Amino acid sequence: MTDMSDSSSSIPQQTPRKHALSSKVMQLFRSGSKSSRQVKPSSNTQPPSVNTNVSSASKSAKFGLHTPTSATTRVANAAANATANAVSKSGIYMPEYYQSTSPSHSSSSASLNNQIDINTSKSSSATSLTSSVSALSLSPALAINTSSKSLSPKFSHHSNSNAVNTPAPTPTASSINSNVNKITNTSAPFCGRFLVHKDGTHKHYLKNAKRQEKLSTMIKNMVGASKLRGEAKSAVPDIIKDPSTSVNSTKNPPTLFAGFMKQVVDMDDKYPEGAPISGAFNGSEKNMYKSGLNESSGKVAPPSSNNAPATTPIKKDTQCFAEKYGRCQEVLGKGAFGVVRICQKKNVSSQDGNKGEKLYAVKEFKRKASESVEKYSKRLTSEFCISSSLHHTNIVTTLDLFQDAKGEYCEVMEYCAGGDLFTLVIAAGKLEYMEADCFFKQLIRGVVYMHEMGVCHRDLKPENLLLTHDGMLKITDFGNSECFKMAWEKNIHLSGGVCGSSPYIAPEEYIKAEFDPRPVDIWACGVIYMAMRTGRQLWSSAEKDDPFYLNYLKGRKEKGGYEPIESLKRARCRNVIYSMLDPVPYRRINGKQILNSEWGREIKCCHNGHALK
Ligand SMILES: Nc1ncnc2c1ncn2[C@@H]1O[C@H](COP(=O)(O)OP(=O)(O)OP(=O)(O)O)[C@@H](O)[C@H]1O
Repeated sequence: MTDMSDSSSSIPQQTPRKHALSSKVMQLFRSGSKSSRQVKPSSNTQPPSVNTNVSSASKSAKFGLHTPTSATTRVANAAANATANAVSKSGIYMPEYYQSTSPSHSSSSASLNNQIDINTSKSSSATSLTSSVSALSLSPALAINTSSKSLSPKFSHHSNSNAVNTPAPTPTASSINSNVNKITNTSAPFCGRFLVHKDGTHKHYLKNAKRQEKLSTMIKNMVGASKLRGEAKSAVPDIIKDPSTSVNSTKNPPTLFAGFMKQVVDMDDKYPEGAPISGAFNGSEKNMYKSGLNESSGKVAPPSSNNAPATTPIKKDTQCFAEKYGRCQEVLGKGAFGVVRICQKKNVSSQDGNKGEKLYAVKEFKRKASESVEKYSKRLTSEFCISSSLHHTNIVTTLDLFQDAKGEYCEVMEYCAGGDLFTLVIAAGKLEYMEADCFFKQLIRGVVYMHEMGVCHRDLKPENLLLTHDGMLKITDFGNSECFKMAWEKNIHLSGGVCGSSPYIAPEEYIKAEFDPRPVDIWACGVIYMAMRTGRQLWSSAEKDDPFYLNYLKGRKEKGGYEPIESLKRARCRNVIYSMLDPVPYRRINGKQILNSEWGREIKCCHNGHALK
């Protein structure tokens, strides 16, 4: 467990960020190999007795999950019989986690923002890296400025006007600190991006949609610096190979950060100029369906999916694009198939009659040299046709499809100023439960809507979850999505083939020729929740040759459970997670059951998710 007093004292000042970062990074590399060798693997510290706050009924419910038939039913029943016992007399919800004042709780709470659990040690390299990455998050001083910036008219139009937000007083420095201190039970203010009010409601203050760019640039600079220095080239691999972070480690599954770092390093070697980056560990490969699979399963493709992309009404006129969406500017992030840029349109009339700027995100769809026209067409169709037909507050709004001057297809989307969840988790180390729960509930609402519309995503991962500055989560990247049921159909069409990013792929994809795609999305959501809470992947892939997955299967049948999931302190939450990660797909809990579960119902979510049309 990282000593949080170290982390807190190492929170860097925001300016001048570049120099602060480079010096930290250089510091890291000066001590790189040496300190990484000194690092002790993290002791598998168990959280404070998880059962101390759990009633015997909850305990038995937990262990009941390991029996084959009871998991989903039990959670569903629990949902139906849910009582209001989580609400105190005063009407303020007080989850058991916050009621505890054990020292371990506070130290884990103290990791709210500024820790990155790369080595789980106090080594200087770990601390330096922590500081470097924390610089991408929010220092308390910056957070206060950010709060006011986030609320400025410049960004206000990004909030969804249909969303019902909990009214919150304008935060001040002292209110932020005191509220954060209330949560973290520590004298050091850590978190400016998540504020809990006395009535139990909360508000997010996110910024920095370019976090992905900054993180990858930081890592590239580290690698570049090491190459220049000619001595530290091995330092990054050493960090990655560190016993506590390595994919080969039997102690802990890989961190999200280690996976991201490996991707950046690999990609930077392969494509020195502007490599496409996907943050998923082992997940850069997107396995598209073989065309035969869909035909053989009799799957009904979404309307126009057989048409070449060129049949979609495309505006080729770049001036028309600029008139509509403004000029394309900086790169927001990179995906496997191209970059995403921000576009700024000036003089847009807002609802209050004032004129301001409007920002859009424009995503390139490059066709890979190895990609057939058919595959490209399928990807483009899925991404544009499916996403533009979904209208929900928790799904990114797709506005348009254009061809740029080079003939490349580009999708115009709403801009999400909070960046993606993946880089938020990396920058934060891990998320505390209130923040993670809020994102989780929004994710499930988006998934429930999607499934009701007959669409499954099939590539859910933190990289594909975007955030607005006020913490609204939006599912994006429908390149692998499928329409499993048309409105007029009674039965669903099964899916086939393995696709997505390996840590999030459900086990049935590897072993079954055909499967219901909905439980596949639910599985991914379970892994995403664990990634948010622990900053780690649960396993590299849910296959029997993965030691972590094997441990999980074993843990499910045993009293002790699986350690990362057991580290969640609330039995209600653990039960749902075990039910989402049921290896048997038909037993897996569904999205509605999650929302109706005791845990799902008690999650305080700051946005009311709903369909938009
Ligand atoms: N609408 C948006 N608003 C703000 N940032 C965005 C938006 N869309 C994408 N981004 C940024 O660009 C990055 C790349 O997005 P993209 O969807 O292309 O790739 P990905 O999902 O990370 O990877 P892949 O396509 O390989 O799965 C995201 O991680 C995010 O940081």
